[in-house]
Amino acid sequence: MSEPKAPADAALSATGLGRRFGGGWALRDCAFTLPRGRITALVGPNGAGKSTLFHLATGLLRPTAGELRVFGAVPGTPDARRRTAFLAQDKPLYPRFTVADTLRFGRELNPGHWDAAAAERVVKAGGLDLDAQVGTLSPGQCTRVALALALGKRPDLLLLDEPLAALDPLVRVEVLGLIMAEAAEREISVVMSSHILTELEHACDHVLLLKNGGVRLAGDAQRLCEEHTLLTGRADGSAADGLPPGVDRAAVVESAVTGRQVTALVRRTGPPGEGWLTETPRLEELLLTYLRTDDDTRGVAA
Ligand SMILES: Nc1ncnc2c1ncn2[C@@H]1O[C@H](COP(=O)(O)OP(=O)(O)OP(=O)(O)O)[C@@H](O)[C@H]1O
Repeated sequence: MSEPKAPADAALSATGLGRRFGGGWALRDCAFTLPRGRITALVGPNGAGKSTLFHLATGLLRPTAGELRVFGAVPGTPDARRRTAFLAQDKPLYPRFTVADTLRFGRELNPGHWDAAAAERVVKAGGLDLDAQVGTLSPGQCTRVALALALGKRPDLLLLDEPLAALDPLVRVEVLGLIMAEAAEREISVVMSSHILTELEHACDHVLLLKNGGVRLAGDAQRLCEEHTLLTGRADGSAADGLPPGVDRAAVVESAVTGRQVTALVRRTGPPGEGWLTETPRLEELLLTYLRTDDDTRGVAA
């Protein structure tokens, strides 16, 4: 086994990471570093490779190429497993167990590092009866039990694959608040996938956006926003994309013409020149634009 080369402050890091299924690559040539103690939004369209990345990070799958490290350790090794908790989309629980049985099971699986108080706090906050059978719970209540198991494990890295999907709007806000509070209090590094960008915008301070199995955007959320500008100005009728000649096309992520006005999201390379209204994009706008566009093509709507 090769020596870990992960940066010392990384919760999760990848170099040249690839995973192939049959004839196709779910992930290919991915490189990123997710810092410790941060809440990372894992974003991407359906089939982008998000669940595959979670399964690689827990050791349920092995890379076909490159490497992934959890706090410098190979996923699936005892050290990495002890430090990682995973809330999968399908939330496997025993339907015949009661909630209390499930928490006892969590304690037995994690001898010496089970936080019974944290686990009970999560189920009690949802008003769950400890004697209720898991098979009788709603999907949202099952999410809560699965989250209790994950947090009770006292993880250093919490991987959440669409954790809020089954929850009603009020419970979504409450569970998200709970995840953020636990993460902050116990300095847990969190990676959370979701298609609801507004929720991620409020909860996350780091971003990993996957598209077509590759990393499309990665970094500190605020810095990424500040590295981009939304330009609005008068369209140049002589240019196919409506942008005046002074605009560096290589820096344009996406542009659109509406009537006589052109708007563009550009990577900040210097002052934009005269005649532009400029704005720093919100994280949700930035993510949507990068989800819509590819590296080598710019979406230009007329
Ligand atoms: N076990 C598997 N066998 C074959 N192909 C798979 C397997 N798991 C994933 N894939 C393929 O890998 C690609 C990435 O899938 P993955 O589930 O990681 O995407 P995702 O980003 O989590 O999608 P979603 O947002 O829909 O949950 C898809 O093309 C999928 O069909």
